[in-house]
Formats: sequence, C-alpha cells, structure tokens
Amino acid sequence: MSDRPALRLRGASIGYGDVAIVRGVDLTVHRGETVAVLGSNGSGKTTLARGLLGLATVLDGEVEVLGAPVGRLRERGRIGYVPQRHTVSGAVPATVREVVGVGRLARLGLFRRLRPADRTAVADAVAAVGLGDRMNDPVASLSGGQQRRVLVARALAAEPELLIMDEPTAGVDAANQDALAAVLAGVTASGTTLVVVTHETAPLAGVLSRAVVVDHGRIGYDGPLAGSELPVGGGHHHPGEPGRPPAPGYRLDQPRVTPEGGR
Ligand SMILES: Nc1ncnc2c1ncn2[C@@H]1O[C@H](COP(=O)(O)OP(=O)(O)OP(=O)(O)O)[C@@H](O)[C@H]1O
Repeated sequence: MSDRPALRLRGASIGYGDVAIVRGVDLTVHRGETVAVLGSNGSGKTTLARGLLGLATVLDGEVEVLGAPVGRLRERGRIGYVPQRHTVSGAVPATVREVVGVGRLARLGLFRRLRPADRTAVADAVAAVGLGDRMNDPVASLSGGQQRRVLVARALAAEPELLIMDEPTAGVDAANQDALAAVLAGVTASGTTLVVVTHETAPLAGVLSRAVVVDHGRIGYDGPLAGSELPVGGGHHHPGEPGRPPAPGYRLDQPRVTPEGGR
C-alpha cells in the first residue's frame, strides 16, 4: 500500500544466530526519501540493510518493508539490492546481459520470459551504468569496479520501488561515480526510495538528503545530510537532539577532524 512508509522499524534488533548486532532501532523512511546510512566499520550498517531484506534475522521488534513485515512481501522485485561484496561469481560464465536480465526477472516472477520491453529495460540499465559496449562480455572478464556497476544495473533493471545499495561507489572511479549519481537522481525523481550504505557521501551528495548514522548498532544521528561542515565522526547524538549533520564529504575512514580543528 503506497500510503505506508517504505521502511518502518520499531524497537528493531537485527543480527545473526541469536546475537543482536543492531539494537533497538526506531526508523521510518517515507516513500521517495533518499537516505545515507553512515557509520564506522563494524557499526552494523550492512546488518541493518540485510535485515531489511530478510538476509539477517530480526531478533526483536518490528521491521516493515513497503508495508509488509520483512520477508512477507510477495513481489520481491519491488525491492532492489546491491550487495557490498562486489564480484559476481558463479561456475557458469554469465554475460552482463544475462546477469542484468536476472534482475529484470525478479520483477516478472519466476518462469516468465523477458519480452521486448524487458530487454529494453535491461539494455537501458546497462547503458545507465556505462557498460553498454560490454553487454555480451562475460562478467568475469570485467574489472572489480565494472562488476560493481553490473550489480547496480541488475538492481536498476527491476525498476524497484525501494533501492538498497551497500557501498555502490566503492572501487568505482570518479567519472563513473558521477554517472551513477546522475542515474540515481533520475531514479529518485521518479519516486524510488533510496537507502545507501556508504563511507563516502560526496559522490552522491546531490542525491542523498538524509543521514542515519549507525554507532555500535544504534542510531546515533538521524537528520539532514547537509551543509559544508566537517565530519562529525561517531558521536552519540540522538534523534531530536542531533549533533552536527554529516557533511556531503563525510568519510569515516578519513582521519577524524575535531570540531575545533581545521583540516
Ligand atoms: N554473517 C555474519 N555472522 C555473524 N556476525 C556477522 C555476520 N556479518 C557481520 N557480522 C558482525 O556484525 C558486526 C557488524 O557488521 P556489519 O557488516 O553490519 O558492519 P558495517 O557497519 O556494515 O561495517 P563495514 O563498514 O566494515 O562494512 C561485525 O561485528 C561483524 O563481525
């Protein structure tokens, strides 16, 4: 139902086995929002993202995705996911067209065949990530950054309502980061909700408007991603009393900059 938020977490704890990594998270993301999920290594960003997809276990609380309890959404193609690990592997050598075609099939459902309009969507998605001339190449023959873009195209080809991306710009060169930003701007302009786990907001600064900072499994900041301020680092801010918003150039793996300090 389109009046329900894209994401709604209430007291959500998410983890693996019986170990909670993300704890007691309250988070609502409305349709069309564009959210950066930030935080230091191991803070729980990927676990949070995986919890939205049913790939990590919801141990407590509620997680609703596109209006349905997590894992219960029947049309999985409504959610697009670009995982963190970037290589596309498999025993059978698959071409770019085939891998991205699988993304389109997720939208159609199993045992359906791609029709001309679907093939066009696949070609458009591949072109959008700048790999139009590699359509028939085995994915295994592409560079790591190019394979990463194949995964982005695979997600785009399904034209999802909610697109969750884990480090989509990592290992991608500046020109292709810009191209990706342009693609995502177009996707979000058509109403797609975007959640991007990232260490670097600068490449997608024009697309992302809200920052959620995960700090030791909890949300330490939730507010605008704006301004030209210096990075905040971890911090223990809370919604309602946010600290300084992470700036577009936020990178947690850069040396910390103290509030008083210069660069
Ligand atoms: N499959 C798994 N089984 C058990 N523990 C896991 C699993 N995946 C991750 N963890 C643990 O969960 C914690 C958080 O990991 P997670 O990948 O969510 O962090 P992250 O914030 O995405 O980090 P990074 O920035 O390094 O990607 C880590 O302590 C990690 O060891």
